[in-house]
Amino acid sequence: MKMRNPPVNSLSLEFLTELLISLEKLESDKAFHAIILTSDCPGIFSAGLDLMEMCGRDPTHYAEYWKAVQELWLRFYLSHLVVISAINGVNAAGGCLLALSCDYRVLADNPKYAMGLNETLLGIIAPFWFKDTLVNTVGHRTAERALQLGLLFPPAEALQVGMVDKVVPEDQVLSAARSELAQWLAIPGHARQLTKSLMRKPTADRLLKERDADIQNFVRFISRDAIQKALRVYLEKLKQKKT
Ligand SMILES: CC/C=C\C/C=C\C/C=C\CC/C=C/CC(=O)SCCNC(=O)CCNC(=O)[C@H](O)C(C)(C)COP(=O)(O)OP(=O)(O)OC[C@H]1O[C@@H](n2cnc3c(N)ncnc32)[C@H](O)[C@@H]1OP(=O)(O)O
Repeated sequence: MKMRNPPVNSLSLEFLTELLISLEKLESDKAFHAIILTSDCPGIFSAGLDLMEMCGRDPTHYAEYWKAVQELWLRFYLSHLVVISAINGVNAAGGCLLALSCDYRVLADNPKYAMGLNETLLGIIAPFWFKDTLVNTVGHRTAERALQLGLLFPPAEALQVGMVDKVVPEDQVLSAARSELAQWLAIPGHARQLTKSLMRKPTADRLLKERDADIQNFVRFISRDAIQKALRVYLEKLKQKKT
């Protein structure tokens, strides 16, 4: 699955919906057993959630958007397919969440390709299920520091803290993901799937039990004047970077 939403693969409502539909199609076709998730945007895996979906819109839109974000995470996190990410670019916040929801992560060895949950740098907060997904991957202490400081880890550090499983030269990221896949596909499918569910269901259930409350929290939080202002300032900084 090659993500293509130029220029930065931001996860707009439309793009989230496309990803969901693609995932559902693959999951319902018995011929498919695995996905390699990668990017078609040079140097960028994903810039995360689309800030334009969270800025200057109305509460109904925020609620619709957040429901789609939740849905994408739940579907990827619990997918019965083997999902491996071949991370071939910088990978921020919501994009990093997507990679953390995969079964295995290969990152291209380029110092520009940092990844992490950098929400605090924008003046926002990583929701509890983003946090849980990170804790499940790197452990509590590393996650606590990474989340508070909004750290984006370059490849060597991402590997060292366990945010990714392998770092390889850029031109080998897809072939390394394919080689890894062979090991996962050699395991009897039902045993692997049940084990995945055993490991992940408690985390997913936390959100499933509080889905509506989580949407309401998001809408309340994102609608605050101070948060809207912080997002506008951040977007402005991104634009000014060019001049
Ligand atoms: C008490 C609390 C209770 C409850 C709390 C409940 C909920 C919590 C609340 C909120 C949680 C919300 C969670 C959000 C998670 C996210 O994913 S936020 C997004 C974080 N992403 C980033 O910080 C990345 C930002 N982008 C960049 O750093 C760079 O763009 C990047 C390094 C990816 C690429 O750099 P470069 O190649 O130089 O490209 P440009 O920077 O020039 O960008 C090109 C154009 O794209 C626009 N853009 C970039 N990122 C985004 C984005 N995420 N969304 C929308 N648009 C983006 C950028 O502005 C440029 O636009 P232009 O061409 O100037 O029009």
